[in-house]
Amino acid sequence: MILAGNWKMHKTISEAKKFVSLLLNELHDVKEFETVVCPPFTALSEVGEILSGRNIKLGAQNVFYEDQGAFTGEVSPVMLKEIGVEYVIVGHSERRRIFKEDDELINRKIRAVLEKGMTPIFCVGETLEEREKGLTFCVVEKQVREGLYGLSREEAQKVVIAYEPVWAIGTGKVATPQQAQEVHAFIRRLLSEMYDDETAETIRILYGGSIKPDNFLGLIVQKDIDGGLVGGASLKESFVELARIMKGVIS
Ligand SMILES: O=C[C@H](O)COP(=O)(O)O
Repeated sequence: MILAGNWKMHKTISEAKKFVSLLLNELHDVKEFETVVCPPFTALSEVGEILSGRNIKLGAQNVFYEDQGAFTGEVSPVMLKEIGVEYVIVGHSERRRIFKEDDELINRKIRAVLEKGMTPIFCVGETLEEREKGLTFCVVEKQVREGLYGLSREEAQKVVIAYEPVWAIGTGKVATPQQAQEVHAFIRRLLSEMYDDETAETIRILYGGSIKPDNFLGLIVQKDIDGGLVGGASLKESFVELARIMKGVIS
């Protein structure tokens, strides 16, 4: 199980350092699952130093696929690896929508992250319009197939998938546990078809979208939900509450 916090474009370096110290203090006893925080790029290195050797892992929110070169404004997998990044969010719906990232680009990023021995948190999910047109499975299938295109079963097993219905992100409109479980089970079946049952069982599938302490339990007890990718509620002490809820479910 994984509990990952995506801080998005929040927290200055000093705010990030202060908050991560609080998290380490509150969550020093959490060993049953992986806890990850993904600060903005400016704070990554300093937060990484504080987390070094501790039980909270460092994640980045984005990456480019080349190691170096004339790519103004981009950050490479080598640069992330050097500062201790272990997880990289790839294909978040905000990047797909605002920065026009497509499935092919996302696939290249996933490969680059794996090549450097880091774990991609690969996001998929449908918009409200697509859900209302009955296209959820079709959209998610395309994203999964194209995102994982060309990956061997061994590589695919290292990927973490995050199902984030776009209509639930930052809206306060969480998917019901049944809605989320239905799509997670669909992804699991798809992975089994693309690879095999063992690979489908090994790949962890997180839910993301308006997770809060009062709706988290119902989601993570679902058979195919292996944790959460949390936005807003990861910026404050509610992240500690989410970790406690997850600990309670596992132990
Ligand atoms: O990456 C996190 C997701 O976009 C969820 O964000 P949220 O928890 O603020 O809805």
